[in-house]
Amino acid sequence: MQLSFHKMNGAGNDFVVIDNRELNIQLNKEQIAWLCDRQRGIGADGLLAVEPAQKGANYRFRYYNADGGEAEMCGNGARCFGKFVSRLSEPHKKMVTFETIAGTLSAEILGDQVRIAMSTPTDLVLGSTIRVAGLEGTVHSINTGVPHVVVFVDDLENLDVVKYGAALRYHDSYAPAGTNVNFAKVLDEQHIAIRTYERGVEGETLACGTGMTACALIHHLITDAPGPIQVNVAGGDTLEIGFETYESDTFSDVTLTGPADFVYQGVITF
Ligand SMILES: N[C@H](CCC[C@H](N)C(=O)O)C(=O)O
Repeated sequence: MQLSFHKMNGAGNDFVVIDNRELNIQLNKEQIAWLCDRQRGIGADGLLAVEPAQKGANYRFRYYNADGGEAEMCGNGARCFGKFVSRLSEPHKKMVTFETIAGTLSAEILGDQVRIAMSTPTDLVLGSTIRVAGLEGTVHSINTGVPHVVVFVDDLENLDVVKYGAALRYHDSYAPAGTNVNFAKVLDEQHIAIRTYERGVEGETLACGTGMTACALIHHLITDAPGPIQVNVAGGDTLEIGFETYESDTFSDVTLTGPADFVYQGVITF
């Protein structure tokens, strides 16, 4: 098979992008995992596939983690997907819509930044006590398109994200689907820093869009900080989470704004 692809980067979360609008590309889990393998393949945190829409949006966005498994959505991937498909038409679209397992989303192209209108968060649980890897602590969880656990810590820089992230990711409380795990530090009222252990990558990534969204929304619920919230991610970028709230813990108009960059285009034969 000869496969044309683009490599894109969303704040350090990197992706292989394939245009499968003709539905002529059939990849199995092992092949996707190989394409994402950083030693043996192209190397990426995940693979984005453009497919024809089924429910009236412009496109369908299918997301696969580095282990080859399909996930409901990817926030950084959605920004890259939006920028990629905006260029499939002339003139380039400024706004595109795409269907995901987590719902139909829209991407607004703002120069080198892209703003995603995220799905409405669900499954919020604040303030659970959990014991992992010999430690007991308070965790929060929410689904921002995919499941996330959020733990607020003081020493983010020296934290063993893989040890504690994997322990929570595989904890019985989140079985069988598992969860992504985010460690967040409050910098000031509208500014946090996070590090993320990602399900399906099974390691720390340089950024996680749905994860930073989860951390920002839970930060608001705990501190009543107004939006937008600025989020520093491990890769060095700062992204913005916007939202409206009404009643106690109900959100609307959740947005994720940040960079989405083309890195290179290639052809791989296998
Ligand atoms: N690893 C996640 C999907 C990708 C999320 C992340 N890359 C993002 O930017 O939202 C999961 O299996 O739920």
